[in-house]
Amino acid sequence: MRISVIGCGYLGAVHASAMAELGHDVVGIDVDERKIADLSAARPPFFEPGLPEILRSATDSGRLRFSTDIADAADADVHFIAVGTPQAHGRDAADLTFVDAAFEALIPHLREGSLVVGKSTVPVGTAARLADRLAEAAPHASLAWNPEFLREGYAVKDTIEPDRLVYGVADERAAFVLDDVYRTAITAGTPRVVTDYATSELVKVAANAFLATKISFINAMAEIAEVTGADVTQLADALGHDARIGRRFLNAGVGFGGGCLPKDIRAFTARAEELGLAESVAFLREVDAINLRRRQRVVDLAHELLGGTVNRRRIAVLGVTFKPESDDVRDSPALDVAVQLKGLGAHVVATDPEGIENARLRHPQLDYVDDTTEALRGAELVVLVTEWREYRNLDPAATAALVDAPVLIDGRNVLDAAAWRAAGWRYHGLGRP
Ligand SMILES: NC(=O)C1=CN([C@@H]2O[C@H](COP(=O)(O)OP(=O)(O)OC[C@H]3O[C@@H](n4cnc5c(N)ncnc54)[C@H](O)[C@@H]3O)[C@@H](O)[C@H]2O)C=CC1
Ligand SMILES: O=C(O)[C@H]1O[C@H](OP(=O)(O)OP(=O)(O)OC[C@H]2O[C@@H](n3ccc(=O)[nH]c3=O)[C@H](O)[C@@H]2O)[C@H](O)[C@@H](O)[C@@H]1O
Repeated sequence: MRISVIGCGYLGAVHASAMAELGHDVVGIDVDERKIADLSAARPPFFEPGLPEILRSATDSGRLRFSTDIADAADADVHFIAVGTPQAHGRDAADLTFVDAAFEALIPHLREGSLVVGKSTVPVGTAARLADRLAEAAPHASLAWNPEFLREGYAVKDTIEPDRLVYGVADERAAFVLDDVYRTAITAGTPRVVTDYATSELVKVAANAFLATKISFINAMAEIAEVTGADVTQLADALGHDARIGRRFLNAGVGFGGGCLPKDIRAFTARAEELGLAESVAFLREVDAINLRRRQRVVDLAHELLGGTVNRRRIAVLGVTFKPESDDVRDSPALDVAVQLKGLGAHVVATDPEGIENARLRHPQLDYVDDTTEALRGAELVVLVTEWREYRNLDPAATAALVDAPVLIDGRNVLDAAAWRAAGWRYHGLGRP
C-alpha cells in the first residue's frame, strides 16, 4: 500500500520505517528540515535499537523516502498522523496545535477514498471533531483512529509485532484498509479491536493511566516501607505471584517519566474536568503527586546522606534518560534529580550512554562526562537513577576504589544490596531497609 506518515519523531520515524519494512511504499513527512535530512540519509535522529537497520534497508530499497513538503504525501492511500501532542504550556491539557496543523495541511492533498489515520495520543472527542471537519472540507476522504502502544527501546518490535491493534472507525471500509496495512500482524494472530472513535482514543489514555497507576501504587508502598522497615522489592515479588496482579510495572524507584505517561495522565485529567467528570479520574492527580514525591525523596536522601547539605559536594549521577535503551530526556526523573541537586549547590557530574546530548540542550548548567569511571572518580555520593545495563553491572569493589566516599542511592532498586554492603558501601535503595 502507499502510505504517508506525517510527523517523524520517536513514533513516526519508527512507524514509517516499520511500514516500509513490511513491504509498503512509504513517505515520511516532517516540518523539521534537519530531521528529514538525517532520515533521508538513513541516519536515525534519535537512539532506538533496531531502527538504524530497518531505516537503512527501507531507504536503500526505495520503499521509504522523506520530505518536508506535505504535497509529497498526495500519492498515498493511507495517511498516518504521528505529530506530537505535548502538554500545553502552563496547563495540564494536551496541545493539539500540531495535530490540527498537520490535518489542515493534508486536506488539500486528499483524494477519493483516502484514509486519514490518527496515531497521536489525543483527548477523547478529538477524532469526532476532525471527522466533522473532514466531512466539510474533504467528504471524499475518511478518518480512523489507531492509537499506538509502542515502548521506546522496543519500538521496532512493538510496531512490527504489536500486542494488539485498535481501530476507531466510522465505517467498515476503514477497518478493511487498516487490515491491509497490518496484514503481517493480523496473519500472525494479533488481536484487533474494532470500535468507535471515542473508545479508541480512551483505550490509549486508559492504558497509560493504568501503567502510571501501577507504578505509583508500588511507589506509595515504598513510602510505607521506608517508615516501617519493610522491603518493597520483596513486596512486589510477592504481589506479582498473583497472576491477577502480575509482577511487571511494579518496580519501585524514582518513578515514571518520558514524553508520554506524565503528560498523558495530566491531559486525561484536564479532559475529564472539561467533561464535568473530574471525580472519575481524581485519583490520577494522586498518581502524579506520588510520582513527583519520589524524585524529591532522592534529593532529600542525598541531603541526609551527606550530613545535611549537598552544597559543593561532588555527586555522580548515573543516567539522565527517562529509562534505559532510549536517549529521551523528556520529563526524565533522573535529569530532574540532577538539576535539583545542582540547584542546591552540589557539584553534579552526570553521565549516560545515550542521553547526554539531549540533556545538555535542556540543562547546559550540569557537568556531563561520557565515561562512567570519570563520573565516579572522587564522588562523595553516587546516585543511580536510570538502570542502564552498564550501571547494573558495576563491580562494587572496583567502584569503591574510584569514589571518595562509598555512599550510594540506588534510585531504581536494581543493585544487589548485600554485595554492595559487603564491599563497604552505605547502600540505600528506595523503599528498602
Ligand atoms: N514516543 C512514544 O514512545 C510514543 C508516542 N505516542 C504519541 O505519538 C505522538 C508523537 O510522539 P513522539 O513521536 O514521541 O513526538 P516527537 O516530538 O518525537 O515527534 C513529533 C514530530 O512531529 C513533527 N511535526 C510537528 N508538527 C508537524 C506538522 N505540522 N507536520 C509534520 N510534522 C510535524 C515534529 O517536528 C516532530 O518531529 C504523541 O501524541 C505521543 O503521545 C504514542 C505512543 C508511543
Ligand atoms: O504512550 C506512550 O508513549 C508509551 O508510553 C509508555 O512507554 P514508554 O514511555 O516508552 O516507557 P515505559 O517503559 O512505559 O516506562 C515509562 C516510565 O516508567 C518507569 N517505570 C516503568 C516500570 C516500572 O515498574 N517502574 C517505573 O518506574 C520507567 O523508568 C519510565 O520512566 C507505555 O509503556 C507504552 O505502551 C506507550 O505506548
